Amino acid sequence: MSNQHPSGRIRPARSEQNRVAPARIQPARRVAYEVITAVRRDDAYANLLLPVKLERARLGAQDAALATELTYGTLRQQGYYDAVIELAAKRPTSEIDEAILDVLRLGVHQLLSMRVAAHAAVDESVSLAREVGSRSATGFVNGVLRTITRSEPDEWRARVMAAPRTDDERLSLEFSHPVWIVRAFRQALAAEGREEELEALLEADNFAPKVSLVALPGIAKVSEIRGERASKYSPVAGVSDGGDPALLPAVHEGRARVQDEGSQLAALALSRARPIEPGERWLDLCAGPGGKAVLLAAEAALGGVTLVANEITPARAQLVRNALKVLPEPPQVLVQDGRELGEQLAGQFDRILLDAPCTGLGALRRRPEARWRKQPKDVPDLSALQTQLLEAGLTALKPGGILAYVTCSPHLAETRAVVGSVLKNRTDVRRLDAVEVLSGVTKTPLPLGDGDDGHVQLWPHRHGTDAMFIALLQRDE
Ligand SMILES: C[S@@+](CC[C@H](N)C(=O)[O-])C[C@H]1O[C@@H](n2cnc3c(N)ncnc32)[C@H](O)[C@@H]1O
Repeated sequence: MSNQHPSGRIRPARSEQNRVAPARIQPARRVAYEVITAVRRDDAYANLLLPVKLERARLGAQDAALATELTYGTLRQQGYYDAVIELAAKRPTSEIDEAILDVLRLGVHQLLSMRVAAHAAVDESVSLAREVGSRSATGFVNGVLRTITRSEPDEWRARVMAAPRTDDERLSLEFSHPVWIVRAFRQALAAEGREEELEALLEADNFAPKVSLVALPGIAKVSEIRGERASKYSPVAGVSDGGDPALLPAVHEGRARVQDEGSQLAALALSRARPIEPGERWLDLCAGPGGKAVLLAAEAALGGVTLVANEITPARAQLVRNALKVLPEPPQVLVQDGRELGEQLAGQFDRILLDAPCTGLGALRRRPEARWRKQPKDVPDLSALQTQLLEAGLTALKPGGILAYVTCSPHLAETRAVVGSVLKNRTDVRRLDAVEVLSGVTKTPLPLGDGDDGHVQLWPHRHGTDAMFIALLQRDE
């Protein structure tokens, strides 16, 4: 029988007529999938790639918010979702094609953590699988996701938790953090007698932080950036009320910037550690991309201080220069290995910021994939580099000068251990009480743990900041 339609067009065969048209993939889901795949395949950074993709796809505000939630939520919860997928697929994720695993993770996020209708999540996932995988992959994705829809999110959680595990393994799955990071956080909290806060910390890491802004002293007023909520601690901060900060004139002009309150406090702990003497010389030893350098530079300009910024990576040094342009007299930017600057500039600086390269475990809220990318083997190399940079920084201090050692990681091997090991060999350096210094800086007292060494450890769950570590060290007169 001919398929010729009276209109002259070829009529589709019956089996084709009955086939359900593939679900159209919503642009927001496509963007999320592309970012998740690029993170896995190309080591892309979601926080850098997503805005580019959103711009290109010309998504409206609502779709952009959806794409962001899909991307960030899927990447953060990857560890937990993989455990669910393994149960539903009855095979380890290592045996699933990686492109299809991305499709499944994105689908599971919609089914277990968002209010997306099950049929929409499944159908669009199947369509995605059809695009990126083989014919059999569509059936597999359909089967696994439909299995997941048959139980409530709480039932899946109970099933995943049912296998006997150590406490850290349980927390690792429940809050989707690698076990070694759970362990590192436990140890850091225990060091200040607050181990019972571990779950709260892990939970805080799974939420996007509020957007904090800094009004650069002398060139912007806090009233220009104040959102609906006032900042709690930093005297130069404002909290965005959810709109695009770039629309604020002060931000547009570079006089105010997006900056975590913890980073602000780290810079202010140094600049406000004691009254500024005009003519002081300050150094930011590891300045890229320049967030703290520009706050220090603003403080320095008010106090008649000369600031020098240094950064080893030329491209990041350029970012520092760009950030500093907002100042009437931008500080000099060096491009050198900070480890060599100690001897070259020995005894020249009154204050030094060493915001050391680190694992960044304190900023997992902002970089959703970072927890899976960092490896425990990164830590010893970083500790060694941090130790060398700290030794160099102390050498560059004038007698009586102050150095702030800062990390955006609470890992003890990067914080207290580095400071402790360097101080063991330096009889001419003593710890200053950073807790007391910051109590004179913050608008309200910082609730801090019981560490008895005067160092400050900030936490997302307790302070709403990144987990910045701040130690102040002073060279003897
Ligand atoms: C934690 S980041 C600094 C962040 C910066 N203070 C800010 O607030 O924007 C550490 C920086 O140190 C740089 N760095 C790494 N090794 C270095 C070295 N040996 N000497 C100088 N800078 C180094 C990295 O390229 C990175 O830009």
